[in-house]
Amino acid sequence: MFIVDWFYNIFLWLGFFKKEAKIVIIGLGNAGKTTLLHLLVTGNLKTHTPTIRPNADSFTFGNVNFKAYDLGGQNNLRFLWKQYIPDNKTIIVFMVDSTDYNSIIESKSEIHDILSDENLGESPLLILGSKTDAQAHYNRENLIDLLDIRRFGLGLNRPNGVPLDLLMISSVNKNGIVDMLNWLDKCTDIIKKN
Ligand SMILES: Nc1nc2c(ncn2[C@@H]2O[C@H](COP(=O)(O)OP(=O)(O)OP(=O)(O)O)[C@@H](O)[C@H]2O)c(=O)[nH]1
Ligand SMILES: [Mg+2]
Repeated sequence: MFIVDWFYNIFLWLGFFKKEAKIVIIGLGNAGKTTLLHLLVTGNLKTHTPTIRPNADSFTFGNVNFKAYDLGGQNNLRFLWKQYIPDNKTIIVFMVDSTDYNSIIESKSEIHDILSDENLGESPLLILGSKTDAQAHYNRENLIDLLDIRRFGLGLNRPNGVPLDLLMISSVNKNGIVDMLNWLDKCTDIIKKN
């Protein structure tokens, strides 16, 4: 097995083939999910109408091909979230509008539901605090406290093997986007090993 892994990694490094990863972007309405996916796919910003039907798209970062699903965040569409997360090889990206207190508090309950769910709780979860370009936004530490997730322990290498983290991003000025992609890349390696 070691020798197989060794050859696999050498071929990856040489760029002969790419890693595959699936991510599902969820979160309340207006969090910035579609704006982010469109930016990752095209490199451009665009205004979007609220998502009703899920968007599927792909983008590449380094040697990872990401297949991404962007789901609507309005209340009556949230039942779809679970259907798009079939197994613990899917990375859940949960976006939270870091400028909107009420939406942060509502997100807290959705995030705790995911973490305590028998199946979803086994999937890697990256929470993104969005819109950091806006002058009035909660910073990472505030958001961790408001969402009450500090007690779960954050990081890629948690004792239970399931990555959980919170990163801050802005699609408008692109702050945090590369850190987010690096996190997803490392997470893909962890999923592969598990
Ligand atoms: N300031 C700022 N606004 C943003 C950013 N990203 C998105 N927005 C704005 O947030 C609003 C909602 O963006 P969407 O991407 O449509 O949000 P969504 O999460 O897909 O919403 P639903 O499809 O309804 O679930 C739009 O007015 C965007 O222009 C950002 O990084 N900074
Ligand atoms: Mg949308």
